[in-house]
Amino acid sequence: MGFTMSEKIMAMASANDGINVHADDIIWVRISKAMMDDVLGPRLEIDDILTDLNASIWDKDRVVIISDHYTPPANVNQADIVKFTRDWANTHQVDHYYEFAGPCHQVMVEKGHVLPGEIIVGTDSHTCTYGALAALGTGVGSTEMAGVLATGITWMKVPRTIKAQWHGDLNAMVMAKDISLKTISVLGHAGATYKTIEYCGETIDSLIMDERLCLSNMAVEAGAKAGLIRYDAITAAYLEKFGVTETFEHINPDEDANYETVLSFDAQELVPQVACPHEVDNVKAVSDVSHVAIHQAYIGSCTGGRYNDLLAAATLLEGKTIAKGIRLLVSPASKEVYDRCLKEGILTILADAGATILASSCGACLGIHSGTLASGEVCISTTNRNFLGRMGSKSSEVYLASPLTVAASAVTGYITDPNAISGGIND
Ligand SMILES: CC(C)[C@H](C(=O)O)[C@@H](O)C(=O)O
Ligand code: SF4
Repeated sequence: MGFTMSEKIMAMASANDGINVHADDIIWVRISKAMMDDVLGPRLEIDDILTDLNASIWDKDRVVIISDHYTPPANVNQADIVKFTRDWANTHQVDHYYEFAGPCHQVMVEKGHVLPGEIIVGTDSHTCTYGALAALGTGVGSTEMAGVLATGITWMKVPRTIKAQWHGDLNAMVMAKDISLKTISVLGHAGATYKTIEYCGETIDSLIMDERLCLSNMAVEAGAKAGLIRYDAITAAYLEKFGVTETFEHINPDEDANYETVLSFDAQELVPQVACPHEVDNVKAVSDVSHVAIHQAYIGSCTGGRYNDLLAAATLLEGKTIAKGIRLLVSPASKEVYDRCLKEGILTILADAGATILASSCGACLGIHSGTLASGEVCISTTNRNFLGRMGSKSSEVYLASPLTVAASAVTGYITDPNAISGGIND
């Protein structure tokens, strides 16, 4: 019997130095990188625990701290948290500190902090994003993080794996977000709890890295520990800019690996999807909810604010104007994405269509600043969560969709299938 990606990666990182490990084994693993954000990072128990233990950071070069949720701060409390985080990084000589760089997961990948085969823990549930680069990223709580900071190791149960294979070419106006929502609708929001989802098949093989990152990012919305995509030429090309020449085929799954479940999807049957309030697995075809009027459309976050997302939206919106009374907010997923889109005129196209361009931040995604929803308002968003009150008032509603669907909806003021908008990217 062969091995899944999780089994291979965890065997390499295991304290027993590469002996075989199997799903359900509980093992000690060496951590390659530890990422902390400003919400659950140093400001919580971490500082106290390290002080109590009289411990210092096991390897400062492997620690990355990113202030992203509370930047730019909306009030004194948020400003104080960012200040604490910045000062802590300084005092503990953590050089990999970022602020105003964008949501942590995009920053991690685009600054070269993620390599295939690594085990990366982060104080944020969407740390599973790194699975797009064939790294086993997973979220941990602050107490667990304190242990990792002190020792560089942690214990984990080796996850069982669900293989989600997608075959065939995607239809026009269908994106990775639609693949993700469809898969989660089948699994259910807890269907992959403590499991790995391995996305594979020729549909996934042909996705560019921005799209793969969206897919892995959302794995935790089915409860998954990790959302892995095999290492291939697209991964290698992405890593080239960081000077990575090593190859990582050895962490790809064996043909005869032991999967708990195998799901098979036909990409040709996939139409634009939307997750309706208030669960990510409450998924319908966009055309089934086209009567729903919106107040706000949001393109941003570590899920749907990457270069390709803004490009897709701009291509659809070029020469068009958003509906009267609708707010279209765009927060590029990082400063790097912002700068590239600025340079290439993508932000101008979006702004000309009526979009307001915001700083690269988590703000609106979790309703803490820069786009918070009022009572009774409806938002369609490229983000990853539509829980009750997620983006603001408890009486607001969030629909999750691809950037193309969000852009199309901004044009009409109703949830709209991008295929219904002329001048779309495949015209
Ligand atoms: C606030 C933070 C800890 C949280 C997470 O863990 O994911 C946030 O980023 C989110 O998306 O809900
Ligand atoms: S952008 Fe949204 S999902 Fe991503 S880390 Fe920030 S709050 Fe969480």
